[in-house]
Amino acid sequence: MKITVVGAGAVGATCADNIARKELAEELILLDIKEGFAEGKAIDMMQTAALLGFDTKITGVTNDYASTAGSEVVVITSGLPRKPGMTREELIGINAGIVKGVAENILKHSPDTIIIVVSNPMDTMNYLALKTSGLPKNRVIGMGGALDSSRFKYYLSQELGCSPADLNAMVIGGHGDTTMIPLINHATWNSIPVTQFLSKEQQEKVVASTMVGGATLTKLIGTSAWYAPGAGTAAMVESIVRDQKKLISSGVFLEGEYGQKDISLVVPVILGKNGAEKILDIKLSDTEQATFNKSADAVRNMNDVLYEMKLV
Ligand SMILES: NC(=O)C1=CN([C@@H]2O[C@H](COP(=O)(O)OP(=O)(O)OC[C@H]3O[C@@H](n4cnc5c(N)ncnc54)[C@H](O)[C@@H]3O)[C@@H](O)[C@H]2O)C=CC1
Ligand SMILES: O=C([O-])CC(=O)C(=O)O
Repeated sequence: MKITVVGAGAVGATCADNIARKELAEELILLDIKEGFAEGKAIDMMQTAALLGFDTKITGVTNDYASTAGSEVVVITSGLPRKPGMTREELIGINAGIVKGVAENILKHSPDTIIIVVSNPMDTMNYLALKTSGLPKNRVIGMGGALDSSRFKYYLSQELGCSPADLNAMVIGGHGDTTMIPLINHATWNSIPVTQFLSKEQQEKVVASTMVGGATLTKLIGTSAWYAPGAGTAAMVESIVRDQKKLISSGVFLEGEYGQKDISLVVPVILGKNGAEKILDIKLSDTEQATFNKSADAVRNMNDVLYEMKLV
């Protein structure tokens, strides 16, 4: 198994670190545009191999796409992160050109790969990668739901005083401060609805905290988060390369599911060796569906910018 991570920054390096520790690949290429940066990070990680006991061989390269040839999975994290006070959407001007160029280069050397898009604004960047690559829709998947659902479980666990591992909870919609939809009415604590334990006020607090989870960390750290994003991406990679068939909310191209077409949004997806193998079109309440439609409108407005920029 060969995996490439593009972007050796905070998220890319953390993702690579998780992939190596879990030994999800024999060969892992870390690629960055900054001279020597990926090489340095790769050597630093390889110098943990003796301590951590993994056999994954990590190689860092500067913009050398030939060395990514034959990658079965490629994670795209290249692009600017936001600063405090910014939205993810404000990154489109710079990141769209980066993601398009990276997707084109990757495809030249790994024409049958599975791409996981992390760069923001993720829903629109995933749409762009799909349109640019021409890969079938099961092979271009956005990372957002894995992270947002884990954050949702964190905030629920804080309110319930329980282990996050005992919770089942999912976020769908867009990966934006106002577009994500934590499905509080579907969340359970060891199969018991969490709504039985939390007041309306507590539920609203958890949902609101989850939605601005990324912005909260950006304000605290000065740039956006990387531990949970890196772990969320690696969890998706693991389900694919080990064919685990895990149900992970992920960004996928919709063709009628949830009443939406020609758009990438986060919905429950089974991830296995063929990538996004099945979209679960679960029944939403009228309110949830209306919120989903509003998120779709907002993401579609961002996708229109790609057309204005003549990138699709
Ligand atoms: N979808 C999600 O849930 C999340 C998305 N993100 C997004 O991921 C992206 C990366 O975030 P960080 O790692 O924190 O940023 P970072 O600045 O630490 O790393 C980005 C890296 O991309 C590299 N890069 C830029 N242009 C490139 C190109 N053309 N080819 C190869 N490498 C290139 C830079 O040199 C840099 O090392 C941002 O857009 C951020 O908003 C971050 C966290 C979660
Ligand atoms: O907040 C950001 O800009 C980065 C991100 O997508 C997240 O951590 O959810």
